[in-house]
Amino acid sequence: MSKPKVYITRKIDATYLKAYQDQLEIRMWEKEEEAVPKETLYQEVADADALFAVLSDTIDEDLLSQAPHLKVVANMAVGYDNIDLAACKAHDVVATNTPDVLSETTADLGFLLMMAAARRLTEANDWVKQDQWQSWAPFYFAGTDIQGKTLGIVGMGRIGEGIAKRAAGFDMNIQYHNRSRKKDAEERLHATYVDFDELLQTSDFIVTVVPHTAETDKMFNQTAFEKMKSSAVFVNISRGKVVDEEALVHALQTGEIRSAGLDVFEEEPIGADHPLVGLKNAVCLPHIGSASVETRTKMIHLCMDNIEAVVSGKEAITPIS
Ligand SMILES: NC(=O)C1=CN([C@@H]2O[C@H](COP(=O)(O)OP(=O)(O)OC[C@H]3O[C@@H](n4cnc5c(N)ncnc54)[C@H](O)[C@@H]3O)[C@@H](O)[C@H]2O)C=CC1
Ligand SMILES: O=C(O)C(=O)CO
Repeated sequence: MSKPKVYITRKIDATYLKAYQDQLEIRMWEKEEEAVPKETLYQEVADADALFAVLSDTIDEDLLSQAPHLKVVANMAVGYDNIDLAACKAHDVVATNTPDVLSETTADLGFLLMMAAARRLTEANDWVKQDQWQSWAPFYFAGTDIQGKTLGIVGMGRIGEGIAKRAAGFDMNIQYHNRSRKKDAEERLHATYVDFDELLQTSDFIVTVVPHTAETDKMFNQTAFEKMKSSAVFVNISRGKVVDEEALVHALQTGEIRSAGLDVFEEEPIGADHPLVGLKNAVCLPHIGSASVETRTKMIHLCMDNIEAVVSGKEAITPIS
């Protein structure tokens, strides 16, 4: 009997796939950083039983209509705004994601961005590397402290809770806004629920970690930035599209807010000519929230385990509900 066929849309080292090769016929796009061209992807899914996708792949009606045998799309991300779930349902395709395994690593990066933006880390690093350091001075690259400050978390989910846990260790006051109030988290994390406006107005640090949906699209717009303190540090580790980037650039340029730490952008990838890259008070990273070797390894295995489960007639481990 022939093995179920899996297509992987990015190069993954064979060592990660060894354990699956007896049960599955695995093909993949052989480039790590270059996206698979649409025509190639459409050809490859024509006889595939499973698709291992990354967050920049668009999984929509158009693609699914080219994939008559497809049973499962395993997205190597917890976010799934690249997947049309209604189209998956219509084609009887199970969609899976990678929750939990990346929460701590992504929370680490959120915290790192908070501190980098507060303490002007990249600016100071660039200065040394550009051979500009002459002598010690009392206030050069003086940033702002985080201890004793108020942190506002927008999206108190798995990763949001990870940020709150870390913030407690830095003696921050924690407040949050979430679609629904989470009383259990309030007790565990000593966090206070506030509405969105109050969070914007009273937080010294604001971290967003909501999914991108119709409701969260551009929720950080001009009005939101105007409500923030002029000393506020804004961090986005969720999706670029939850922010109106033009409004953010304006807020950073005019001193409406102090600084920003950004792992995600409206259209990715961005280049050196992007307006945010040119701003000293914006720390910009190339969407690496979950990028530790340990976590990426877990994400790959979870995708493959989901695929193996579904193609062998079992329930997916982490279906997107
Ligand atoms: N930068 C990166 O590399 C990464 C980014 N992410 C992003 O982070 C997001 C969150 O991941 P998790 O914490 O695992 O998800 P989660 O589902 O555990 O948490 C999301 C929280 O946001 C809340 N929420 C949803 N809509 C809201 C709204 N309109 N207003 C206020 N709160 C709202 C939900 O109630 C939930 O508590 C993902 O969807 C993904 O987009 C996740 C991992 C890595
Ligand atoms: O998991 C996600 O949603 C990411 O953005 C990358 O880990």
